[in-house]
Amino acid sequence: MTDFTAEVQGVTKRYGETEAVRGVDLTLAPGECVAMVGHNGAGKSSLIKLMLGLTTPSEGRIRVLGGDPASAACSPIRRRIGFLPENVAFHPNMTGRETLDFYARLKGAPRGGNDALFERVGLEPAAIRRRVGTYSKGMRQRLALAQALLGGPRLLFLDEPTTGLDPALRQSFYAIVAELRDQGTTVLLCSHALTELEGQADRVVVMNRGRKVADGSLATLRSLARLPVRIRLTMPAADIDDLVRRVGEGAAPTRLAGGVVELACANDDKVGLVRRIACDGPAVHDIEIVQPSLDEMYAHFLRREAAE
Ligand SMILES: Nc1ncnc2c1ncn2[C@@H]1O[C@H](COP(=O)(O)OP(=O)(O)OP(=O)(O)O)[C@@H](O)[C@H]1O
Repeated sequence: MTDFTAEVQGVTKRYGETEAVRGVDLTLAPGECVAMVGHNGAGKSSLIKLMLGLTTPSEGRIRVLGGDPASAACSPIRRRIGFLPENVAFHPNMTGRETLDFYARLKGAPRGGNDALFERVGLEPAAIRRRVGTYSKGMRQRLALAQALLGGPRLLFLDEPTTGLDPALRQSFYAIVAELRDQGTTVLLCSHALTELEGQADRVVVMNRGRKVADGSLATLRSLARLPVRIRLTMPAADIDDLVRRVGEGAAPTRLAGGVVELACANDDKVGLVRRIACDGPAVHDIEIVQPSLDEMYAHFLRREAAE
């Protein structure tokens, strides 16, 4: 019995000439929320399909919840996996309730829990009685999430779950993800909306042209990338020249709008630099430390991969 919810070992997936996934190793632990990021065609969906058992690896080995997800003997395992695909197509003439009942039958999940699922994803009783063809994008996505949660999955794949959702709905989506994770569900979530993943994911996996090029917590990736931290100072415009002279060109001072000057330094140097500015510098009204964003780290790992 393995400790991991999913284990991908040396997996390659070829479609004819195309290597969609190339030599990927990946583990997912119980109660972990992992974000998988990468450009269009990086291999994210292919990797999810392999872990769902919808396709089989050309090379390598996959274990999910202790078994081979593609083997016929593993259908009880597949029932404990939830999947929210990137493009959800429901039958427009079925109501929300009929749709969820249909998927519950397909999955062999008891339908008795459907009302609780509707409530959990925030679909009102009046909406459940309506035909799905009349749903807004947000309502369809809530229904899609309810479908993915049927049977209480231990492993949940969410492919671009928040695309097209308004900020409030995105937040409620991530609140549900956090709740599931706290209950021990493993969540793998793919997204291009990198900024919204910050604070949601325990780990980030970066994919590039089928390869895994980075894997770690945001803090780990930050220290690996060694990208500069930016320090933004709001101060009187008259004092900016003096500050720039004192900190030197090494801190790459940049003037921004509204009397803000931005400095850049290595993460290890930021406390010393702030101390110097605060102790013997001009009056600073406000100070903001901006860590490299996930977008910047993503771009960094792609550049590094291209250089290699
Ligand atoms: N069934 C298939 N037959 C042939 N090629 C495929 C198939 N599925 C995926 N591919 C190819 O494999 C590569 C990886 O595709 P994949 O859908 O896994 O990428 P992705 O990272 O999920 O992209 P996106 O962010 O656009 O969804 C692409 O070049 C794609 O064209």
